[in-house]
Amino acid sequence: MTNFSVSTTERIDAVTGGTRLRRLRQADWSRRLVRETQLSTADLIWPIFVREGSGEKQPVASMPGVDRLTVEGCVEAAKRARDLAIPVIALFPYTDPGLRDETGSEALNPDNLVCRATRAMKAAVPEVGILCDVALDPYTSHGHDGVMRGERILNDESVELLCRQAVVQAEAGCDIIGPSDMMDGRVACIRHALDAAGCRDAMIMAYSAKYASAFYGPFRDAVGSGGMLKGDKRTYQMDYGNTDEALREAAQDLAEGADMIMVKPGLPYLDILARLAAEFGVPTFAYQTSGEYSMIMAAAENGWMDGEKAMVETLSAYKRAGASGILTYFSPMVAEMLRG
Ligand SMILES: NCc1[nH]cc(CCC(=O)O)c1CC(=O)O
Ligand SMILES: [Mg+2]
Repeated sequence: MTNFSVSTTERIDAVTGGTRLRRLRQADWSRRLVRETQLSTADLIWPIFVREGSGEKQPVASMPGVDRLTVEGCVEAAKRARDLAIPVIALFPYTDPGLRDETGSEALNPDNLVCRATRAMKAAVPEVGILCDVALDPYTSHGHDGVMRGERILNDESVELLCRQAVVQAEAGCDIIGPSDMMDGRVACIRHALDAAGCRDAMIMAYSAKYASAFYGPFRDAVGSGGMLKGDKRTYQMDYGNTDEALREAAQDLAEGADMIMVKPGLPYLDILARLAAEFGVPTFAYQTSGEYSMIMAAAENGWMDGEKAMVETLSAYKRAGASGILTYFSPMVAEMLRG
């Protein structure tokens, strides 16, 4: 029975105890004052794609606004990162199909595209950190992250190659080694190989919870491995039904010597990110994958969504979930926006 003797205001004051949560939201200044998390330029890692040759822009069709850059273009990007105070660039190669083979041997070439771009960027702009992926997929003719025997991706044989790839990259000047292959035990072996080669300062950001995902589609287009991939990566990347397993993966990587961990993809896996960040309290990163980027860009280009607002909102969501930073193709755009 409704009690008509009590006013609406009295009733609301009775349940809220007089604390009206809207009070703090009434002005921009008060919203800013009580905001719990803050996105900053220091949170950004900017992934770029490098290709052979010179000249013409080479857009990635499935990633509006993203181009494959020449080595010279990478140096320009590094200068832009420095000027915008973006701390790190992550470098991914588009490998000439003629250089791909069964074992991804180009990954071990100290003069491959990634190594040349790393050397050029570090020479011109030493104050910007460089992160290089460790995985064979940009170099294999079958598009897998490791070597194959028949239908199987071999774990230990792949790890031996990944260690050599990591050393080659660190010797070229790469600051952060990012094993993205999901082989078991690779962090321990890579750490050992780096130390043995005298690269004790090279950091490891482990792709710890990396899920077999549809959200890598545009990236595979960008590095040229999409059409080549035989089957899928579900025997090494994680099953998206699992969360406890992500804790086990991260615990192993940390015990093996990872300096930082990562969750990938990002937005559909914020629950994993929040759990890992809370559980381990180590620098924990999220990868806003190519598919997430392209979804926002496609909707924005169609006028279905405000792209800039969606960009900031999603990046802020990562921070709220506990990310120390985010790998995002939006990095230069958001850095420019934050600069005001
Ligand atoms: N192992 C390579 C690698 N490193 C980063 C991505 C995806 C990045 C993105 O989608 O933006 C992938 C693709 C894959 O595992 O197939
Ligand atoms: Mg693992």
